[in-house]
Amino acid sequence: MGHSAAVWDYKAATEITKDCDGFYKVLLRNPRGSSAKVCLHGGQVTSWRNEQGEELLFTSSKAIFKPPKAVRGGIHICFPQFGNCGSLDQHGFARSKIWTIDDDPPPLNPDDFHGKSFIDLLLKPSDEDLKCWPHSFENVNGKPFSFSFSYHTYLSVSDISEVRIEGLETIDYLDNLCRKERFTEQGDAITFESEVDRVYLSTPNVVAVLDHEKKRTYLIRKEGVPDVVVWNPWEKKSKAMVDFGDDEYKQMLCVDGAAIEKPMTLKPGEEWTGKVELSVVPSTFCSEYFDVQSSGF
Ligand SMILES: O=P(O)(O)OC[C@H]1O[C@@H](O)[C@H](O)[C@@H](O)[C@@H]1O
Repeated sequence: MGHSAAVWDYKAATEITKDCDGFYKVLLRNPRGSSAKVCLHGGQVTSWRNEQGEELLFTSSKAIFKPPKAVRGGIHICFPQFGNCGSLDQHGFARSKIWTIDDDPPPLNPDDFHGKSFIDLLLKPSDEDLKCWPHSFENVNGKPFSFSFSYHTYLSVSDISEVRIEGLETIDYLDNLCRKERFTEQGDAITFESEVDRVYLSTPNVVAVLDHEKKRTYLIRKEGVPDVVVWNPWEKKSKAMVDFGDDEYKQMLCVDGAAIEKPMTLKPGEEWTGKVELSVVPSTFCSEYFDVQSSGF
């Protein structure tokens, strides 16, 4: 299974560092000043900074940097299971494994990657993984298998009460707080006043998260991942999480591109690609967000 991350407009300079938390990370820098970090533990994206050096992904101040647990924040790769719907640990095992750098990645489409810095990470199943989930990801000779997937993305926001999501109006969702019952979102943008844990189904391919106080808008463009998870634990659940500060729910919002409702099935030799592209623009541009060119990774 492969996973790649890219930063706009940078001529192929990446740097592998052992960070202060002891994890090997790949730093991707852009000459205009933006950067991203990807950690080999979990294939997790742990940082994304804009040209002003502001961190755009949330990481908890209480995060525990102790494998195999995923670090609370950044972007987790949830595979081959989302949540607890299956026999595996919550959100599957991909986020708790050590990924490797693919030194010989498949050729890229030059139009997609021209002038960008990128890294390709690989996860290969170990014998131990095959015992609890008996499918080789490369699936050359195996049997068909199904999986769900999510880019579990912790966005950093100024204040959750100042945030709204556009693009999910009138979409059906499964409410994880009501035994996955199906509801339909109303016509207004989504705002936050209490715990939210929902899977929006077959959504449009662009969703915007507007941070009113910061006057900035995250754009989430996705392909191959039909669903969108929206999660904020709010006060009570925050207090119950050991690796999360009591008030930190105010500074984060998870919005994940995901494939959950209809698990993906691959026959031997078939491939699946899921893609999420994150960018950030000043909110003054948000009315044009479907075709704005912005800085991102
Ligand atoms: O604590 P975890 O395993 O990282 O999961 C955090 C949350 O992740 C969200 O994606 C789920 O919808 C929530 O139900 C879950 O609580």
